[in-house]
Amino acid sequence: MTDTAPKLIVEGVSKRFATSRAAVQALDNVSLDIAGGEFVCLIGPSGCGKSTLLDIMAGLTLPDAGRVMADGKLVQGPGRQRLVMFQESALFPWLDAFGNVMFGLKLRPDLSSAERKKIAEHFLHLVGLEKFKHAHVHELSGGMKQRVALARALAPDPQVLLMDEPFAALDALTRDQLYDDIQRIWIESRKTIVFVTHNVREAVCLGDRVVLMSPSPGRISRIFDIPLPRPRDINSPDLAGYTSQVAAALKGTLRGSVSE
Ligand SMILES: Nc1ncnc2c1ncn2[C@@H]1O[C@H](COP(=O)(O)OP(=O)(O)OP(=O)(O)O)[C@@H](O)[C@H]1O
Repeated sequence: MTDTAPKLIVEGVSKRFATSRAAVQALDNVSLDIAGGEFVCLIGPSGCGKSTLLDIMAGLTLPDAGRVMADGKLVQGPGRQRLVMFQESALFPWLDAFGNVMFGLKLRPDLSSAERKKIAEHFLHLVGLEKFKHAHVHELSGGMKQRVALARALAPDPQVLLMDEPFAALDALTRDQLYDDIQRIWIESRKTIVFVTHNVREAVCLGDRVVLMSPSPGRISRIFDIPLPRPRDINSPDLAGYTSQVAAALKGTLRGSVSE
């Protein structure tokens, strides 16, 4: 299901944050190869460096040591090929749904205005919001806002989508629908997705691999392959075996961090 060449290579990445109160080794010598078209979930206890790693992959934060290569090129800053979607949708409240997706397409000056409009309509349709094209942000539910944010991130056609707990603030029913949608979109578009979550079942449902991180300092402690067929249903009993394995390992990282 995936291309063979790594799309993203994280090589020996370390990052330390120093504030007036304390210094934190957020990441310590983290290495990870992510193949083109792969869906990778990052999981781990709070503060283990998941968001920092995602930000470094995006080029929003630079590492102190090590490097990230995307398609063989050193990541030195944000780029159109690696877009981030956050927990809060960060939509522009003065624009409607369509306007927000069109805003994302500013990253594609190579397209004509008519082409951009067509693409924005296509992605609003893809996330099931064609009827809400002209709804303003305050008129949309939390789930709808995240759908608009997803359409906005997908519309410029990035090769890599970096998602930081995008569904964490949503109710369970809306989340279940979005698990189906993100899998359908991923199967159709073959994007490379890196997805940060706290939710073990979510990670097992979505990931080809689940990368478990441990804190203090932030490191990769274990990687799980999840070779289940797709699309996967979050409520399916097939997920249970992997979920309990990952959950047990996650508990182990918590015990480890407490005793250190
Ligand atoms: N800009 C910053 N300045 C200072 N410390 C930071 C900064 N960003 C992150 N940290 C610290 O680095 C560590 C890793 O943070 P990070 O947000 O990457 O963890 P996380 O695994 O994503 O956590 P969570 O699951 O709670 O979102 C934490 O101890 C955090 O306090």
